[in-house]
Amino acid sequence: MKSWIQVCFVQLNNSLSQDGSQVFALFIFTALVWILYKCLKYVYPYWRFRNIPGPPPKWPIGNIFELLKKPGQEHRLLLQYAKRYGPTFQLWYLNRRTVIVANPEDAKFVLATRNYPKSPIFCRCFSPLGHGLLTLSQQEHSVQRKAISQRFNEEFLQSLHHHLTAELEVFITQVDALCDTERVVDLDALISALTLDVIARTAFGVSFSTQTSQQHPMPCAVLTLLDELVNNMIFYPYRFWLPQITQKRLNEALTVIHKFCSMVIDLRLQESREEKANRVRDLLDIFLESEETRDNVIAHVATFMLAGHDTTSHTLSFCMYEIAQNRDIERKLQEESDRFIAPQDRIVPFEQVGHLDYTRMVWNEALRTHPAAANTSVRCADRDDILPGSGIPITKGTGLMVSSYLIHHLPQYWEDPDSFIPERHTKEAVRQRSPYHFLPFSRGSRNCIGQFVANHEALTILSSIYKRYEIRLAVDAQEIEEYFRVTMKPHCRVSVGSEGKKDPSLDAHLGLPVKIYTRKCHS
Ligand code: HEM
Repeated sequence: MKSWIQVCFVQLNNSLSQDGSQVFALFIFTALVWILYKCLKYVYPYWRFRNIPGPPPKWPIGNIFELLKKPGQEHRLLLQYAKRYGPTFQLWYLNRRTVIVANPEDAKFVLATRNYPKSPIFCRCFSPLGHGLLTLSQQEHSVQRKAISQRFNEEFLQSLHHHLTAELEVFITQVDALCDTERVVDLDALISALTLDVIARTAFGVSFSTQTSQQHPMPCAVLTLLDELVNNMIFYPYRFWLPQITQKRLNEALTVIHKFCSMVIDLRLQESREEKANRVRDLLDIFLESEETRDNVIAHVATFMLAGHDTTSHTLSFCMYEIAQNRDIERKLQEESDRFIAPQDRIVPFEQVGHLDYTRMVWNEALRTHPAAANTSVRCADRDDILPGSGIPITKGTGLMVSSYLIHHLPQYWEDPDSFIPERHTKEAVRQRSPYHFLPFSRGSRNCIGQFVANHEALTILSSIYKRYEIRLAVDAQEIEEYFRVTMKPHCRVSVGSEGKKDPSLDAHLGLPVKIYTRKCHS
């Protein structure tokens, strides 16, 4: 900067001392043209797309301030916009245009017909995690995805069920001790530990024992990481504006996650031939056989660890939150688990999971009302196009975010969208509606690879829990809000003690405070 000013002064001196003012005027003119060009370039997209529906941007920052006003609640604001401007509309991050897509026809076009690549901004913001399936480029992705998909077969589900049964036994033993004591427990934390242990055992053959070890650092690290990745995304490309403390938090979380993923790999490399012969081939075998670098294997492990536990656990928590407010649904669930779990058993057998029709409807309704990965389908147009449902033009490089939260909550696609009604998902109803009205796992080549795992896990957990327990909220239902940070999680606005009073010693950010009771007519 200093040298630039010096150059200007030298120019000025020279021009004045030689034939003077003409050269100086030319210099000033060039500088002004350059500044004007930069300003026009910045403003042009605003002008070009001024008639496209969306909240009016405030030049030069676009819509950033509105979005930053209530961190974690952006989905609510987007829903208001979708109701006001139509399901597909545009937003501005500085002069970067992003089209929010919630018209099912547009969603199909973006995810499947055109199959647009992942947004490079999304991939770059997630790059601290390394390059796992979630962020790989299209070409690398298809090779990896094919190899991994082969592993998600019947044998994998059986292995999942085996580990799930073992971990659910630990869960039940713990909850039995808390049951009927009037103690407030954070169900979200319990379920989160359960699903983390299940994915670690099924996919990587290690036991984290998160359920039994107090204060396990992994869930906390995951939470911090997701928080900071969102900050990265909002402030991209001006992440350096973020205070040092946020970078520090991100690095600390990454260190914990990398340490655990590294430990998983080391344990596998130390395995004897005999041990290998006695276990089922899992995802880690595939990653290690793919001749990738150690860093890439860590990235794959971390991606599956995150994607495979956080989403499932929070959706399960929301599901139990809804059930706690509706005794009729709870009773129907209990009746179904009685039919498929023998009186002497605690966990639903593998062969019966496919028959849990009502439980599946309840689970699908939880995926509709609280889609955990509602805003992760972020794409980038690789050509100029017109979205067929809304008629909105997009140009090469436009960011596109398909929001399942909006699609699932707009009254034109779902009657009384805010009510929890499992019967929306009868086989007949599913046959009649477009698959693009229900997108919890996204669609197209980058849809959720783990959806069968998530569904099997959720049905087994729900059915086994409602066979045995009744769960009641420890606070008013309105005190639980959806907090959105890459994934959507439940968040309790008040802190509660065991008698439901304010208790400052308890973490104010409890996810889902509940009291658990033994089921009254437990058969
Ligand atoms: C309720 C549970 C789950 C939900 C709602 C969910 C949702 C999603 C969504 C919406 C995507 C697509 C993101 C995009 O379009 O870019 C996705 C991708 C992914 N999910 Fe899930 N997921 C769940 C459970 C799981 C589980 C259990 C696993 C692992 C076992 C998993 C692993 C992944 C992976 C690896 C990807 C990246 C796929 C790719 O790009 O090819 N997810 N998930």
